Amino acid sequence: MQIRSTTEQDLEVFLETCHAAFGLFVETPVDGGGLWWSAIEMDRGVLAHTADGRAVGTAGAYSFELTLPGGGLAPVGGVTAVAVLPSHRRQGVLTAMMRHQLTELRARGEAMSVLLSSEALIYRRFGYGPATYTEKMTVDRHESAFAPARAGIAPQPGSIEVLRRAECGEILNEVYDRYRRAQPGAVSRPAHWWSSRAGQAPVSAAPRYIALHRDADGRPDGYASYLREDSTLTVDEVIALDDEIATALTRFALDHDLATQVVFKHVPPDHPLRWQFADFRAGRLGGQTDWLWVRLLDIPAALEARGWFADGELVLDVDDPFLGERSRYQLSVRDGKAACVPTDQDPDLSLDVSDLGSVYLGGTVPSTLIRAGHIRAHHPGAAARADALFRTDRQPHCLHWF
Ligand SMILES: CC(=O)SCCNC(=O)CCNC(=O)[C@H](O)C(C)(C)COP(=O)(O)OP(=O)(O)OC[C@H]1O[C@@H](n2cnc3c(N)ncnc32)[C@H](O)[C@@H]1OP(=O)(O)O
Repeated sequence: MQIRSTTEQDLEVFLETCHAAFGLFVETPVDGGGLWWSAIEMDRGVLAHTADGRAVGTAGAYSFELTLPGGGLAPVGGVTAVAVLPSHRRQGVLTAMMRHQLTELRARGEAMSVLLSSEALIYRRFGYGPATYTEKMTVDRHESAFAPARAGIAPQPGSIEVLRRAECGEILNEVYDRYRRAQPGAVSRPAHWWSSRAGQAPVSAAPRYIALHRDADGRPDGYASYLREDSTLTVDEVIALDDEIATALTRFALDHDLATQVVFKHVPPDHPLRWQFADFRAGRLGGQTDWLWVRLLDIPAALEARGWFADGELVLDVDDPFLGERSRYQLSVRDGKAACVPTDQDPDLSLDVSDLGSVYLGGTVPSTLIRAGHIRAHHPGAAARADALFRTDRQPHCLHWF
């Protein structure tokens, strides 16, 4: 088996192999566009070949920026198009591609990589841990009356206009970009995403309407992309620069005539919507799932890059069995900034690199993984200290599908 990096010349064989491995038959994967992998970056791909030159496996990565707790931005590889032909599975092809890809990602100086996992059993062995979560909320319109906001804050004036995706030009790109810079766990959307897919459902090419929100001066500051099919209005994403704008767009969707129910496809776990309804049970949550998985490649750089919200110290003993590394670090936080240096002090916690990925963005508290028997706390106070240190000011959320 030969594993190699790809170039532009490999685009066709890469896409054909990837589609075949997923069982998705596409007559002309390159020219046909449409499908998401057509936007793949071929200077970041990996191909696996048999000895006779046949391509049997693919792995790609998009160049994203990930928003960290505290608002820092980190360049990350968004791993995608991971696939091995059904005829060649369970022979170590993916393992070899992951080793090649992680080495390449490190060589680019990226402190971490991220992915969405098609099946939850695949990636932990390679050092990835689930780090953000998302849910679907279904609301029956007849139950969706809002309670009066008890804090008594008057809504900001603004307006909403219905547009077709094609009428939006660069507006959505700009609004999304401002939103994602303030939302930990969100990733950037490169320009080619907007030209090929934005405002569409992940796989279907069905067009969406855009409810565009503007502030009192007419500046766009939020949007919802949606479509009604029969009695269901599906809202793919609500992108808003603050909670009031999100509420205005949510109310707009819930006011849509001829829909008996509204499905919000991506609701963060800490979303205030349920609290806004007069009937707390009006929003039915379902489809809870992990979304972004994080893999730390340079632990000190990653820990020093994010913002911190409590002073403190922890000694972390981190095991990275896939890359054959074991390191101990002292993490010291003062005034929102961390220093992370090698140490030989006794550890507070021993953990796998995938567990560190899970707690890194603040979407999973360390004590949950201690209680699950994954992270080992070496003394009784370690769990509370770790929870206090890794706590963030805002839950991470990602709704970008790649
Ligand atoms: C970010 C993304 O792109 S997510 C998309 C992932 N791709 C897909 O879902 C497409 C369909 N599936 C596939 O193409 C393949 O099954 C892959 C890529 C998931 C796995 O490729 P393989 O070459 O079979 O993996 P490989 O042989 O290296 O397996 C390594 C280990 O992971 C395990 N493993 C691999 N895939 C799975 C899985 N889906 N479920 C459970 N275990 C798995 C193997 O059993 C093996 O375990 P072992 O070391 O204890 O024997």
